[in-house]
Parts: sequence; C-alpha cells; structure tokens
Amino acid sequence: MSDQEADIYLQLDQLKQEYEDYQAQSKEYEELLESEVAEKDEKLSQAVNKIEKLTEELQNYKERYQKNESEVCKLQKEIDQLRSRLKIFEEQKRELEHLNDQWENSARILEYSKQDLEERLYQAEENAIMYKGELDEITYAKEVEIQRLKEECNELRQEIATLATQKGDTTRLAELEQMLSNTLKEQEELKSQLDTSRQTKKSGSHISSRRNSIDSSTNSPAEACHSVKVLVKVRPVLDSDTNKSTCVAYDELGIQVSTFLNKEKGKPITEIKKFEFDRIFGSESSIDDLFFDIAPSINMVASGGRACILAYGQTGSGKTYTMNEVLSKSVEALKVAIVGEYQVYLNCIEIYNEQVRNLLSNDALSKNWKETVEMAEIKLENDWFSQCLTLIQQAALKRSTKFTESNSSSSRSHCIYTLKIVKGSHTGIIQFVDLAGSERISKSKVSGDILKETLLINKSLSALQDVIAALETKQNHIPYRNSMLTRILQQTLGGEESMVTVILNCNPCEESSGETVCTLALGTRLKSVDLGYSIRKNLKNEEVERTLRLLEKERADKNTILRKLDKLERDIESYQYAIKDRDSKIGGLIIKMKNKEKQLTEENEKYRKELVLLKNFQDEANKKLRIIKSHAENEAQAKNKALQQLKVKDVNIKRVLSASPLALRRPPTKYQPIQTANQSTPSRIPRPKFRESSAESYSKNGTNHYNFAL
Ligand SMILES: Nc1ncnc2c1ncn2[C@@H]1O[C@H](COP(=O)(O)OP(=O)(O)OP(=O)(O)O)[C@@H](O)[C@H]1O
Repeated sequence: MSDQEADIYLQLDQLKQEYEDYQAQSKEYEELLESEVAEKDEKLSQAVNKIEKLTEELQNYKERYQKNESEVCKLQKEIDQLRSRLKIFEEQKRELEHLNDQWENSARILEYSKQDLEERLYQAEENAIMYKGELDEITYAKEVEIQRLKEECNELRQEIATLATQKGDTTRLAELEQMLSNTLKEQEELKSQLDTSRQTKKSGSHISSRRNSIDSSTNSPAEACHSVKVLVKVRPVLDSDTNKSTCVAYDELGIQVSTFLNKEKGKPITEIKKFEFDRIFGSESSIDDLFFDIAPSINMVASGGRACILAYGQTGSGKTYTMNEVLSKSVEALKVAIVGEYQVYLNCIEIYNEQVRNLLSNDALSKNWKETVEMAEIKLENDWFSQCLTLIQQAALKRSTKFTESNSSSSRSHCIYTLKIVKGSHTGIIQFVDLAGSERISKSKVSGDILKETLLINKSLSALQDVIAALETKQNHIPYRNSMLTRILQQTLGGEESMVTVILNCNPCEESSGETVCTLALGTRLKSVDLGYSIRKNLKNEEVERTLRLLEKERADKNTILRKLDKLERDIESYQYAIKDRDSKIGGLIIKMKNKEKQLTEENEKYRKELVLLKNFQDEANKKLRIIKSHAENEAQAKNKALQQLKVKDVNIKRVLSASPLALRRPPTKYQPIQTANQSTPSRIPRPKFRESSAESYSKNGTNHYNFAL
C-alpha cells in the first residue's frame, strides 16, 4: 500500500468517523427535537383543552347571564303587576276612607239627634213631674171641696130634719131637697174627677221613679222572662296597675268614665261619659252582692226554665275571675234549690276561631259542631256538686290562652259551661258564658293569625248583639245562625221562659277608658229592652203613653243605628287592618324583589367581570399558543434544513468514495446511507393538530436554532 493510498484510507476513516459522529449528533438532535416537539405538542393540546374548557365556561356564563336577564324581566313584570294591584288597593283604601268619613259624619249627626232625643226625654220626664205636682194640687183642692160639700150636705140634712119636725113650709122643703140632690151630683162628679186625678198621679209618679223601678229581682216571673238584666262589675286596681291612673267613678245610681283627650293650649281636656245601670259592683262588693241579682235565674232553672249568664268586657277586665266566682256560687245554689229526683248533665266547650272544642277531652276537632257538643255532655253522679266543680276547673285549664299586652294569660276563645237539670218531664238549662276579650283591633295592635283571631272574636260578639237586638225588637227572624256562639246559645237566649243576665266587666285604668266606654254603651243598649217593657206595661194616660211610645221607638231606632254604626266601625277597622296587612305584605314582597334584583345585578356584574378576565386570559393563551406554534414551526424548518445539509454531506461522501480506486476494493460494508428527511423524519415527528383558526395564525418566519456545521 502506497503512502497515498494509506493517506486516502486514513482520510476515508476520518471522514467515516466524522460522518458517524455527525450521524450520532444528528440522531441526538433528532431525539431532542422530537421530545421538545412532543412536549410542545403536549402543552399545545393542554392549551387547546383549556381554551375549549374556557369557551365552554364562557358559554355557560352567557347562558346563566341570559337566564338571569329573563328572570329579572319576569320579576320586573311581577313588580309591575304588584304595583298595579297596589294602586287598586290604594284606590279601595281611599274609597273606604271616604266611606269612613261619611260614616263618621252620620255618626256625628246621630250623636246630635241622640242628644236631642235625650233632651226631649228629659223634657218629657220634667213635664211628667210637673203634671204630677199640678195633679197633687188639684187633688188636694178637690178633696177640700168635697169635705166642704160634705159638711154643707150634713148641715142641709140637719136643716131638713128640723124643718120636717116643724111640719112647716112644703115649698121650702122641695127647694132644700133639690139643693141636696144637686150637691150630691156635684159630689159624684168631684169623686170621679178625683179618681182620674189619682190614676194620672200614679202614672206620673211611675215616670219619675222609673229608673229605680226596674228591679228584676222584684219583677214578676212573666216580666223577668222577657228582659235582659245588665250588671256592671268594676275590677279592682291590681298590683301591676300601681303606676296607672284610673278613669272610673261610680255610686249606686251610675258610673262615669273620664277620658283624657289631647292637650290643647297646654290644658288637658277631659271627656266625661255617664251611664246608669241597675247595679254597679266595685272592689268593695262581694260575690254575694252580685249573686243576689243572679239568684232569680237559678230559681228559674231549678223550676225547669232556662237562663244565660254572660261575662262581657275587654281583655283583662276580670271576666274569667267573675265567671269562676259566679259558677261556684250558682252550682251551690242549684244544689239547694232542686229537690226530689233529678239528673244533672255538664257540658264544657270552647269556641276558638269559629270551631267548637270539647274542653274535657283530648279528641281531635270534629267538623260537625253538633256532634262535638253532644259528645261533650257528661252525666254527673249522684254526688254531682263536687264532681261538677272539679270538671269545670279541669276544663278551665284547657282553654286556649295567649300572652297579650293587657293580660298575661288572655283567653282567646268563648268558653261555655252548660248545666242541664232533668227532673221528670221538665228540663232546666243554664249556660255560663265567659266571652273572649272585646278588643278594638286598633288598640290591640295585632297582625297575622292574631288579627284573624281578633276579627273572628269581634264578628261573633257582633252576631250576639244582633241576636239580642232582634229579640228586643221582637223580629220574626232571629239571626242565631250568624256565628257559632249564637248557634250554641240559641237554647237559652230568648224564648218564652228564659232569663238573660249580662255582666259588664270594666278595667278601671285610664288606658282602657275607650274600651270601658264601649262596654258600658253596649250595656246601655241591652238595658233599654227592660226599660221599654216596664213603661209600656204601667202607663195608662194615653197622651203620655203615646209620647213615651214614640220616645221608646226613637230610642230603639237610635239603638239600632248605633249598633249598625258600631258594626260598621268594626268592619271599617277590619278592612283598614286587612288592607294595612296586605300593604305591608306587598311592601315586603317589593323589598324582597328589589333585593333579588340587586343581587342578580351584582351577580351579573360579577359574571361580566369574570367574562372580561376570561377573555383576557383567552387572548393571552392564544398569544402564547401562537408563539409556541411559531417556535415549533421554526424548529421543524431548522431540522429540515439540518437534515437537508446532512443529505448533501452524505451525497458528497458517496461521491468521494465512488471516485476513489479503493472503493472497489473496500466494500461499503456496514455503512448505512442516511435516510432522507422526506423518507423518515416527517413521519416520525407527529404534527400537532390545530384548529383551522389556530393554524391560520401559525407563523412561517421562524429562525434556525440549530447549527449543523460540516
Ligand atoms: N275581682 C278581682 N279581684 C282580684 N283580682 C282580679 C279581680 N278580677 C280580675 N282580677 C285579676 O285580673 C287579671 C285579669 O282577670 P281575668 O283573667 O279574669 O280577665 P279576663 O277579662 O278574663 O281576660 P281575658 O279576656 O284576656 O281572658 C287576673 O290576674 C285576675 O286575677
């Protein structure tokens, strides 16, 4: 081997070595590039995923935003509807207020006519007293005249007797006889005049003392059967009332209530209202005093009649306290009054929200009130007295009560204890009724369920007044069916042999003066039933009777109007409070909607901000993606270029080798030609899959990061 050949082989070996180095380097680069491209692809696909996720989220936000927008629209519509309803309510309210004004005006007019009537009544009474005086004088004069005539007559008789004995002048005798008969005639006339005067005097004296004459304990049973007896019980001032001023003053004849009105020019105005009743019981009176007036009812029941005793008054006025005392006294008196064989039945129920509940059973409420009342009846044992009181105590504990401003355990129901005494074919019935408090809604300041409760209580009390009014005016139809209370009291309210006693309970505190006046005004109306009866029965004088009948009719009319007014006032109050309640509910709803609107606007604002952030993030991600893509493209181009160069180099080496004479002797052996970039590289490097939009932004001006120097 010559030196030249050896040199060529050496060069060839070097070239081979170099070529192998290049190949190894190229492979290394290729691997590096592949891993980098794979990494970039991975990142790229992650970015694409993230973008897709973000786009999806964006879509969700958009949908939620649209949903919120439609909800806001819906709420807006609802608010508009509510506003229009509110407008209608306001109009109704204005109308009611207008009606209220009208009613108040008519009430004022009625008040004037009431005063006028009272003045006329007073005048009639004064006239009656005056007539009585005049009649007394006439009677006295006539009696003197009769006495004188009697004396004259006696003188004449003596004269006749003297003349007769003298047997004298017959003409003189005839004259004297004529004189005597004239005198006797005159005497007869005077006698008849005196009788008439006496009768008129009797009527006049009855008018002047009529207030005192209505004492039903001395009334005949027939008279008592048709009357409503009204008693007043003033509760003592309690320890809890120590700092409160009182407004009630009373004596045997009447009771007066002072109401402090608003101060005007620094001076307080006090309005005083006076009422007259048969009996007024205060803290100094005992239960025995009160029971004296109830005893006739007990006697009536013991002899097979019917009686009803009602305790009426505002919450905390002492109805339950009074009724408990009356109950135990009455049971005691009944035990003494009834003799012989008899059975006693007791029934304790309450009416709460127009539903009847048996107070001596835990059974669920039955829809049929008659069934409940029948089921509640208990037959008492032979020793019924103590059993009866124990059962009444047990029933009282089960009553529906609530805490109110006026009473810590206020009864919210009407409680009715019915005692039935069956003796042979006669059945005596007595009902003791502890009515629920008669509050005005404006004073009790209630709402919601308690408002409903109070409205129902007032409604049933109005129904009770209507029944008594219908009984008073002797109407054909008595509206017992208007409330559960009157339905259940039907057996003792009204009818032929029934006595009704109303105990008006009054709270003496000044803060309750309004309610006390209402209670006493109601009692005055009830009392007039009795008054009318006595006057009609006793008066004989036609003219006076006619005037009084007229007055009585006017009084009854006035009572009817006042009752209607009272009912209207209660109705207006109920309406006003129902409207207020509805207004406050609508107000609450509007506030709720406004809050919801605000909340939705805030949420939308938040979503809007998030949307902006997401868009920015998306832009940023797109930007990064573009950079990554351009890098990847550049790298791919650089790699292609490097491969191209290697290919050229390979071709050159082959050419050198083929040109050398040694090439024939030395076979290309293990040497493997370099694969062209077109054959292998592109297929081994997976191109990332871009979306069209991304591919469009793919950069084509990349720079070569790799140096493949030969
Ligand atoms: N004559 C009285 N002597 C002493 N305390 C009395 C008298 N009357 C009532 N009270 C007291 O006054 C308070 C209220 O009485 P009560 O519960 O009888 O009133 P009410 O009119 O039945 O009330 P409501 O309608 O709310 O049930 C009670 O604490 C009671 O003890």
